[in-house]
Amino acid sequence: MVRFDNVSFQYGTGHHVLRDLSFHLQPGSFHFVSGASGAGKTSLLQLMYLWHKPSDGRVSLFGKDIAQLTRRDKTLLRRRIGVVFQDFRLLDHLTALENVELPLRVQGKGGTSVSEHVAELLAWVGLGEHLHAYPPTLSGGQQQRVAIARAVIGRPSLLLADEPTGNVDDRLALRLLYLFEELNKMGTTVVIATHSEQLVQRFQHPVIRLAGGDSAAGDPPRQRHG
Ligand SMILES: Nc1ncnc2c1ncn2[C@@H]1O[C@H](COP(=O)(O)OP(=O)(O)OP(=O)(O)O)[C@@H](O)[C@H]1O
Repeated sequence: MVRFDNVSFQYGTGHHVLRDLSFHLQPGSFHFVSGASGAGKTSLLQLMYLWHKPSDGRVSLFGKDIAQLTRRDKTLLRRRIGVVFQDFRLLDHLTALENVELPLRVQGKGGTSVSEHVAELLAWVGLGEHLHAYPPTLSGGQQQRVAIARAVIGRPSLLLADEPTGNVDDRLALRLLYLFEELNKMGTTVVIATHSEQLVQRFQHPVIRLAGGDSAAGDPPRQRHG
């Protein structure tokens, strides 16, 4: 599903954010990515979402070397990936419900049953009272949960989520993790970047531990992978 072979990455001529990183995420697996602020978690997820190319080494996604992909290939692959990045990218002129429905509408699905399903999901993430709210009227944490619902609604092959529990209390964080586990049970490969050692310990999924590229010179990134 996702394979990194001796991947290094730097922005321009800057320091190495990731250095000589290798792992293989099997289809249907669930991994956490952990590491201190600045260790490269977001950059790693962005590589998986085809925003960057590695400076060295090889990243393969769905069995394809990302350096070889055309723009059209990338668009097609991205349709199979659900993402929650830290800038939620919601459409401000659509309600929470409409934002989450959008990926399904793009797939030609719509109607009352779809709206009911979306409303149920939004209620599960604690937004049952805000179905018809527009993103600018929601808090950061609420907007993030709309983005999470939008990322999971279409049951993507791969889900990438960057600090998805960063803005919520412990109870909601657990609910969101249960949601990701349900999705994973239905076959989605899940990759969650988190600062929270508590969540990592509680859920017992394998962890890719980033120590930071150059900041960890001489100390290769520790990782467990399945
Ligand atoms: N667009 C960019 N251009 C240049 N350097 C960048 C860019 N984005 C991130 N960096 C640098 O890359 C390093 C890793 O950043 P990244 O955001 O991937 O880490 P992170 O582990 O996700 O951090 P955080 O937990 O604070 O979000 C940092 O030193 C950061 O300053």
